[in-house]
Amino acid sequence: MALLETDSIAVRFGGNVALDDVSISVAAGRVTGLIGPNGAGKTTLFNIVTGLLAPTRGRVLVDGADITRLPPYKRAHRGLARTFQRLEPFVSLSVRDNVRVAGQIRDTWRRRGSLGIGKADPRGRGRLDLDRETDRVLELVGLTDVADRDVAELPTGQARLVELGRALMTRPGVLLLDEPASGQTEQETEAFGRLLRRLAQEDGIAVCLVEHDVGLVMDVCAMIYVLDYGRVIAAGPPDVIRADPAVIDAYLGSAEEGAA
Ligand SMILES: Nc1ncnc2c1ncn2[C@@H]1O[C@H](COP(=O)(O)OP(=O)(O)OP(=O)(O)O)[C@@H](O)[C@H]1O
Repeated sequence: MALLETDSIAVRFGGNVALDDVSISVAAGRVTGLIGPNGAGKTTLFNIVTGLLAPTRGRVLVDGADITRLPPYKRAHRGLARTFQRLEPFVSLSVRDNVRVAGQIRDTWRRRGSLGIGKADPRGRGRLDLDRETDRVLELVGLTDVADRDVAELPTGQARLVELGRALMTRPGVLLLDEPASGQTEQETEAFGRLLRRLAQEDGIAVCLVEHDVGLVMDVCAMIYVLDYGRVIAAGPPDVIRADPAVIDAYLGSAEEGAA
């Protein structure tokens, strides 16, 4: 089931076309990849989906409902969560408090009765036990051992997991990850791949992954969209994408050389 869809999205910055007729579908319970060269429009599409930018044309649908005109916070209430390419944790707080505070925010939404996707939270009622939930998420993302350290002390790879933990505290139905593996060691990336699969398969989250680590993308994604100059040039499972001459030409040739 497609939890997130973009329907013919176009974005123009002045005379530049950043996105042109982009339709993607992100299903619950699997990881969908969005790849392409620098400047292809991946982050711009995330900005459209989360409401930081308005499209020139097209629609964004969550669970079938048109959210194109909703402000970002209302989209978050409907179960959209995102991590950013540039990290912005609360550096003066511990890892635990960084994660916990996102749960506090969600708790406020719940008290105001403004949560949208009940499905993302099967319990759906009562006060979230914040401490227990924080511990669960820290364990899930593998940060229990460093929970009391200041985020500022963490290497980038682990700091990215803090961001993921914060996103998970909102119990998202749709999780958008913008280059989450950059700065991770090879070992961290392997564990991260397993975590992504688990979030999709066990928690039913619709994960959308923007990532330049092609190995990770091919490994975890059930479906991949390739953007080039703002257009979808290919869509399909990893085997199809890997063998697509247009994709090799536009991206994979250089990306895999770069990784070698
Ligand atoms: N606010 C903006 N104003 C003008 N042009 C922009 C703006 N944001 C993005 N662009 C342009 O839109 C295009 C798409 O950029 P975008 O950052 O979405 O690409 P990307 O695929 O995420 O690239 P990367 O892999 O380097 O992160 C680029 O040509 C970029 O210069």
